[in-house]
Amino acid sequence: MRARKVPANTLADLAGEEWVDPTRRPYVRDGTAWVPVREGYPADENLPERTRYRGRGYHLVGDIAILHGDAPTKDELAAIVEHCRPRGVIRVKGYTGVMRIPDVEVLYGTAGEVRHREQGYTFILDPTRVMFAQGNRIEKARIASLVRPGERIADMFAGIGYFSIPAAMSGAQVHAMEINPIAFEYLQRNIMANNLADRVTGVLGDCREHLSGIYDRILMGHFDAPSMLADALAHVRSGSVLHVHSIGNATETIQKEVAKAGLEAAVTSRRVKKYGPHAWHMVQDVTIS
Ligand SMILES: C[S@@+](CC[C@H](N)C(=O)[O-])C[C@H]1O[C@@H](n2cnc3c(N)ncnc32)[C@H](O)[C@@H]1O
Repeated sequence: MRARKVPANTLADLAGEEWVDPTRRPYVRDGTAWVPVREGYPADENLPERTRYRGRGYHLVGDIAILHGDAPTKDELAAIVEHCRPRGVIRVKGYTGVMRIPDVEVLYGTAGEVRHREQGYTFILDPTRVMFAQGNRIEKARIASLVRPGERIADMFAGIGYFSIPAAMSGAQVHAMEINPIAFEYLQRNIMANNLADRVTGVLGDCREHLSGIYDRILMGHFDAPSMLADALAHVRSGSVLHVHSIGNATETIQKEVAKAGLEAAVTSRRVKKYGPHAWHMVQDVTIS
């Protein structure tokens, strides 16, 4: 593929440039993008054609490939290494406890801290120590698009800043709460890495003890969120929106909690991603009337 090498963060500005071949996707790695060039325009490099990957699914976080589910076969692992040439390949066997600590097996190379770029945000994290939900990419982008500048947002389960960083980048003032000291340290580093110190206030501790004042939007990115709704509902006004994550549709439970709090709300439920053979990770948008 004939390509021009550019900083990855300039990719969005190149859409529509005459020399860009829109029929092919750029190849992005470590902050650099190789953009396919149309016939007749000069290129910086001639990259070998990439064969189409049809192997076992994985997520690349920084330079570590992450697998979920069953252990891969030797051939599946070799194909992943050949395809993305990662520093390491890990398998997340599951997550334990309320802090969702990953139970991880290193299958190839080395693992550890990475600097992951996604949708223009920087996330520093160690995927062997804290959760990073790649399957929530669309939900992150959706939240970023809903947020209006100046909104006051509570992120009750901030993790390393998966939602806090995009929301703050969209102009919100975010109160980000996280109970796990390791995830909290990464949250603090990600606030700095994205230059958002004036928009995100991180707090280490149980969100139920730190919610304060009235919020325009409350992010509840934890499967136990429905059980903590009463705490959140003490900090809303008419027009506030809560994004309540759950396994399966939680509309009925949410409506009951809203009524118990003496409020009324419109609830819409949407799928985030598949969670096991018969279950879905859902998010409910709860708009207080
Ligand atoms: C499933 S992770 C989700 C992180 C992020 N919101 C996302 O969707 O990718 C949940 C996070 O909530 C944190 N957490 C759990 N219970 C909490 C509580 N009561 N107060 C604050 N944080 C909590 C965990 O430590 C974990 O980092």
